[in-house]
Amino acid sequence: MRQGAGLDVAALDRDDPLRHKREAFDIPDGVIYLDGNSLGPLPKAVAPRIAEVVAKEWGKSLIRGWNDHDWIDLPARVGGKVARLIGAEPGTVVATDSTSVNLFKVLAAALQLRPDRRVILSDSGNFPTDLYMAQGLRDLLDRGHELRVVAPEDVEAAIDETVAVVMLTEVDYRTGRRHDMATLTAKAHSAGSLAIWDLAHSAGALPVDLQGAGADFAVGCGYKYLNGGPGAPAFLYVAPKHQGSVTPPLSGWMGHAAPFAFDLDYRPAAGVDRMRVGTPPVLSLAALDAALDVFADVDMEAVRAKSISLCRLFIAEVEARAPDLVFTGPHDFTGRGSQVSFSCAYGYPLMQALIDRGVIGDFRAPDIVRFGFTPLYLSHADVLRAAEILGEIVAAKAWDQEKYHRRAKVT
Ligand SMILES: Cc1ncc(COP(=O)(O)O)c(C=O)c1O
Ligand SMILES: Nc1c(O)cccc1C(=O)C[C@H](N)C(=O)O
Repeated sequence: MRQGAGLDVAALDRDDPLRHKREAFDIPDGVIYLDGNSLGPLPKAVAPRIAEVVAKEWGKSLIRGWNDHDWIDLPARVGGKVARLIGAEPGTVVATDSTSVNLFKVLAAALQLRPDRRVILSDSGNFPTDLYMAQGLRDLLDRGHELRVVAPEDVEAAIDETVAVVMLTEVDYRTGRRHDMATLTAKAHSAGSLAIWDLAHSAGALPVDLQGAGADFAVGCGYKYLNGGPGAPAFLYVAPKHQGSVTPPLSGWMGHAAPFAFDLDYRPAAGVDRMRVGTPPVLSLAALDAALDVFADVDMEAVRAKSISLCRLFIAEVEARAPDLVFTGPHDFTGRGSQVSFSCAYGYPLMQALIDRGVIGDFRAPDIVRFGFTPLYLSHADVLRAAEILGEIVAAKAWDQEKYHRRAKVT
């Protein structure tokens, strides 16, 4: 019996209701993949789907594919599959553009719904692109908006009647800290503000209930826990109550009420479709569509339970084996997402040494080693083995080699 943190790892894996899901993924032999929070691995269904769309749909149907294969409505169909995972009402999600661009769109739309207010409230744990997009929009609007960035724990107290929009990422990409979406959204509404949630590190990782929380807008990535592939289309949510009133800031023809009427004037489509902009990337959407099918029979509560079990095991094992690594973020799992980070002075070379031994996580400046836990393809045995390898590298100082210090362009 392999023991990890006093647990019977084999029994945990034997009783795991999600264990069969690993077969849905192509993960190279010898790899323990702990970076699905940055780029999900390849679902086996994706390559044949892409091959079919290329050869049969594009190859044979040519331009007729837009109708014959209903390519034109792929953003809504794929969005519908995402909706189930994030507790969104039917017809409220589209798969389109990138998360950065979608954030710009929903932020601009939200600010227009609060024309008398000037503050965009966010926190210092937000992913930089969200803050950058808000800065760009603020400067473009040139109407005296302020981006107010507070510490994550100060967000609730900072929501007041000056705030137009509370713009937050639910799970912090570095610490794994998770905001209480329902509480903060309710606070925003009681102050007359709107709430935008970035679900990049939530969608597919844990149960999300946008409808229950009353969120106004949400965005998120298709390439992380949803496994849609590098640069996969992102998603965008607009709550039903705003769908008739939002003005899309990027008024492209695919968000027009009648794109093929070729009117000279813009008229927004009904519903969330108005947040579309240009021609959908059919091949990328097909990949994301196939990847989402892996979730069709998955209970997100089971994903959450296993994620917590995997994270707990890893934290305990790393803390026991590598005292130089300092766990970051809250210990209480109600306030955590599905990734675990440690700060470590030699975090960068340590991560390269781990990757060399097949344990793939990532490094976030200045000193964070980060590991994502994706219950669909990871076992407790994988997690224990990853911690063992980490312990061996630390004990032998195997990270202290010139090759591991060389910085890559993309980390
Ligand atoms: C919270 C968050 N938002 C947005 C992004 C990225 O958005 P994009 O896909 O536009 O690069 C990331 C990661 O890259 C992220 O972690
Ligand atoms: N989007 C990425 C990319 O194009 C290259 C490398 C990493 C990424 C990421 O997604 C980073 C990620 N958002 C993070 O949490 O750090």
